[in-house]
Formats: sequence, structure tokens, C-alpha cells
Amino acid sequence: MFQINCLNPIAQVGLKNFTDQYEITSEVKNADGILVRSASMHEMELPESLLAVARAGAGVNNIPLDKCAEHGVVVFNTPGANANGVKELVIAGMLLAARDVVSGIEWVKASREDPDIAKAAEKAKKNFAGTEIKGKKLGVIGLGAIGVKVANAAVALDMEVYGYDPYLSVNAAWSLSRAVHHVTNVEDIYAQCDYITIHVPLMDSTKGMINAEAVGKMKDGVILLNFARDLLADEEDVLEGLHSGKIARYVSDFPNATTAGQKGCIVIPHLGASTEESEDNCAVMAVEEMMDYLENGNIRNSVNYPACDMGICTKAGRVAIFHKNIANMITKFTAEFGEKGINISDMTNKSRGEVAYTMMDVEEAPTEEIIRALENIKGVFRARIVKG
Ligand SMILES: NC(=O)C1=CN([C@@H]2O[C@H](COP(=O)(O)OP(=O)(O)OC[C@H]3O[C@@H](n4cnc5c(N)ncnc54)[C@H](O)[C@@H]3O)[C@@H](O)[C@H]2O)C=CC1
Ligand SMILES: O=C(O)C(=O)COP(=O)(O)O
Repeated sequence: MFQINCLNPIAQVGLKNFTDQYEITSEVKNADGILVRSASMHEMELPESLLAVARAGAGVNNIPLDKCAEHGVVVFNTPGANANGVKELVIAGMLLAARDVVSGIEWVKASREDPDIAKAAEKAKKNFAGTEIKGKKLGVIGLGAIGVKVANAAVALDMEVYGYDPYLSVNAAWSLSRAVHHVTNVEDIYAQCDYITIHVPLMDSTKGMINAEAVGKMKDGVILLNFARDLLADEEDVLEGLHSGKIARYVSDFPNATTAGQKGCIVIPHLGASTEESEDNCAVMAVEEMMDYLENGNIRNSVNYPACDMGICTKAGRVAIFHKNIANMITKFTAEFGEKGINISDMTNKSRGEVAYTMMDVEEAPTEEIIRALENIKGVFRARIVKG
């Protein structure tokens, strides 16, 4: 029986796919798997029992990926599963910045006791007049699952779209509208665009990328949208830009003490992926990945281990080994089975950066003794019996 702990509420449509081999537990201490959305796991002590973490969503900056890798804990995410939800809110964000709908709605609320509100509205509306997004230049930084959808939707809304992503995947390139202008230097986006939206993951290399220097290169009156992570922008610099008039509006999906309630900031309480559809898609994908890993050792959509798929095991046993990506490991693993006269009938070894994953199908059920011997090999983080 696998124990699954949910650190955030996960949609039922996903949870109900767990078979009777699984139990949802409120206790993290004996969990085999953790399902999580945005809850931070950085301060958490990882239970010894933990085998996998599935992030029902895209961003994994709330999860200690390296620490998990060193404990042989596979971390998954659900690429693209909430991208449409975010795309739709980004479009809403652009419209909220272009048309002063928010102030207009506030005015209506404040005037609700006025019996002549209809007449007053016709006078007041000039204060909330805006512009149209048609014909404006939009720069999209990061053309992954979300960026591509935002770029294509903006093309359909008659915007002139510029896209920048030095690591563009082949899939993304195939999905991107041909009307999107290919930008190879992000500064061209800063210099040319009326709207700039960022859709990159938060990593050391992207943290604070929207800083005073970047803002200084932008057009006067630029509208900046951040539906990726607040730390991608140095928001003190963004506030400076708003005060000086360089930035007309900052639309963010991440409330914090710096931006909440500030003039020129339209801040939404992290609603990008909070749609029924996105929550369902993420939950279904996260549960699928978790089950295939726990039952078969297969890894799909991991962010800290390589992909590996050996299907369902048809032999007597299957062993999975997490180890450093260094020389001589396979020889040592096979020797452990060889010494005991156990035939290895199938094997896969995959690496990703400094870590590697080896799966072996064997013709005798693996014993705890073999697992201990494998774990004693220098460079091995964990060995587990997947079947046997
Ligand atoms: N507001 C919300 O509720 C949500 C926010 N997000 C955030 O959006 C981010 C992006 O999500 P997805 O599009 O699904 O991820 P993705 O992984 O499909 O796309 C990210 C893209 O950024 C590109 N990239 C990386 N470094 C870059 C750089 N320095 N300059 C330009 N491009 C760079 C990558 O090549 C990739 O194409 C997530 O990491 C997460 O932080 C994601 C989902 C929901
Ligand atoms: O998927 C992401 O990266 C998100 O930011 C969505 O977060 P959430 O699942 O809504 O807490």
C-alpha cells in the first residue's frame, strides 16, 4: 500500500485515479509520495519513506530539487497542464492595464447609494478611458507552454508580437504562430515593446532579470506583466519605474508587501492556474506520473532525474538505483547480481547532469540484502525494489 500526502488541495478528478493500492494520508511522516502545488518544501524534513514528489503545476521553485535528487526522491511537474489558464489571465491582465476597468468598478461600488448613478457614470467615465491593445507591440520573454499560447493569442488579437527564448524547444517552435517576430536579443524587446510579459522559470539565472538596468532600456509608458514569479523582477526597481512614469502599469500574479496596494500595480492573488480545468489537468497528470513511478519505476516529466521508461515489469523483479553520474557504476551494479547468479534480463541507464538512474529487470526477486549491497556502493543515493 502506497501512502500519499497532499500538501495542498489536489483536484478529486486526479485523486480518484489512485487504485486501492493507495491511501491518502494526512501524515507526511510515512508518505511514499507527496502531491503539492505552491506550498514551500524548502524547510521541510523529507521523510525517509519518501520516494516521489509530484508538483501539480509548472513552477518547482518551492521544492528543494537537489536535496531530493541526493535522497533518490524523484520530483515531477505537469508541463503545460495549466498553461491555458495562465494564458487567459495574462490576456485579462493586458486588458485590465489598457482599460481602467479596476478603477471604474471601484467607482461604481463607491457610488452605489447615488440614485443618479447612471447619469453620474456618464460624466465620470472620462476618468477611466483607456487604449486598445490592437496594433500594440507585445514582447514575450520565455516561449514555453505559457509564452507560446500568450504570443499566439495576442497575434489573434491583432497585436504585433515579438518573442524571445534562447532555449526554445522544437515543440514550442512548431506551435508558435509564424506571425511572431523572432528576437535574439532581449534588449530589442525592451527597446521596442509597449507591453512586456515574462514566462520563464525562477532560477538563479533568471532571478531579478527585470531590474533597473532592464527597465531603463524600456519604452516610456511600458506595461509590464509578471505571471511567472515575483522574484524574477526587482520590484523595488519596478516601483521606481512606476513613480518616474517609465512604467505605466505593473500587472503581477504575486501579491507581496512591496507591490500590494501600490499605485500603478494591478496585483492578482496568484490566480493564473486557479481554474477548474487547469486544476483538473494538473491533478490528473501528477497522479499518473506518480503511479507510473511508484508501481513501475518509470520516470516521465521529472525535473531532477532523467526520463526512463521500461513499461510494466514482466520478470520476477525490478530494481531502481539512483546514483552519481560517474564511471564504473554499472559494472558494480551488475557484479552484485552476477555474484549471486541472478540474470539481468533488461536494463536501462540514463543520466541528467550529475545524477543518473538505472533500472534492471531480474529473473529472481531481489532481496533486501542486494538492495543494502547496492546502497553501499560509493556514489549510490538509493536503491529500491520496484517489484519483487
Ligand atoms: N501564475 C501562475 O499561476 C503560474 C505561473 N507559472 C510560472 O510560469 C513559468 C513558466 O511556465 P511554463 O510556460 O509552463 O514553463 P515552460 O518550462 O514550458 O517554459 C519556460 C520557458 O522559459 C524559457 N527560458 C528559460 N530561461 C530563459 C531566459 N533566461 N530567457 C528567456 N527564456 C527563458 C525556457 O526555454 C522555456 O521555453 C513557470 O516556471 C512558473 O514559474 C506557471 C504556471 C502557473
Ligand atoms: O504551476 C505554477 O507554477 C503555478 O504558479 C500555479 O500555482 P498553484 O498550483 O496555483 O499554486
